[in-house]
Amino acid sequence: MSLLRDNQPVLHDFTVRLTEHRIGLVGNNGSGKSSLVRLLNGLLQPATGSVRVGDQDPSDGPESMASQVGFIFQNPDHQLIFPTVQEELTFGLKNLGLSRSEAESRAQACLREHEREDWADRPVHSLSEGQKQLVCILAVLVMQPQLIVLDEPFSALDLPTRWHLLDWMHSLPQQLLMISHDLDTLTDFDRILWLEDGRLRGDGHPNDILPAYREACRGQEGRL
Ligand SMILES: Nc1ncnc2c1ncn2[C@@H]1O[C@H](COP(=O)(O)OP(=O)(O)OP(=O)(O)O)[C@@H](O)[C@H]1O
Repeated sequence: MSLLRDNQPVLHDFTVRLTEHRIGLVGNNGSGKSSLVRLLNGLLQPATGSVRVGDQDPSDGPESMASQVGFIFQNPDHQLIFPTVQEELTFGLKNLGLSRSEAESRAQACLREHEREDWADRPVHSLSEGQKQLVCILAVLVMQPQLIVLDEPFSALDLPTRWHLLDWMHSLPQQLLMISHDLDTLTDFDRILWLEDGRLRGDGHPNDILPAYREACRGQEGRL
């Protein structure tokens, strides 16, 4: 699979099969991490080769992938668009074809399961950054996707919230694919992919890949 953006090569031809439960994605700015994960929900399409999530082709369009892949981004304000928490949680479900009452009862069950039932009618703007990020995560979980993609999700959060969310993410049954520049959050993962200039420079266990990446970064210190 390879990818062009604005006719420029962004991912050079490589093949990966992602089966592990928790996979980390590291690499310098511009190495292609966000582009790679955007292939998974059909927001971008490969120039050559193909992408599959389960047996589904993301190029069928983001709508059909919404129940398969959930995305959580760095800044919750870019993701949260509705006035209340419940509306955030029901939007995707209604797009999947659930009736309003079915969507609301599933959203309320999700809030109850995560001990946040009192949040249903809370205005999203009244929540803290960490609480908003929790809403983003719940809005993804309520869709029950098989894969959750996190693109630098914790960088704005304080350490207790970050650790709490990280513990929680690890307890989820879903497959996780997480981009992070904070290598410490990836040490317990099952596999790390290291992208460099759109190529797969490393792929393996965190004990092997993270020190190698850290070492390579040291060699680049001061170079902009
Ligand atoms: N919207 C876009 N249009 C055209 N090219 C883009 C676009 N977004 C990113 N690129 C290019 O794609 C390449 C990879 O960018 P990408 O955002 O995937 O990197 P990244 O590893 O996620 O970086 P970062 O760590 O800074 O988020 C870069 O050369 C970048 O200039």
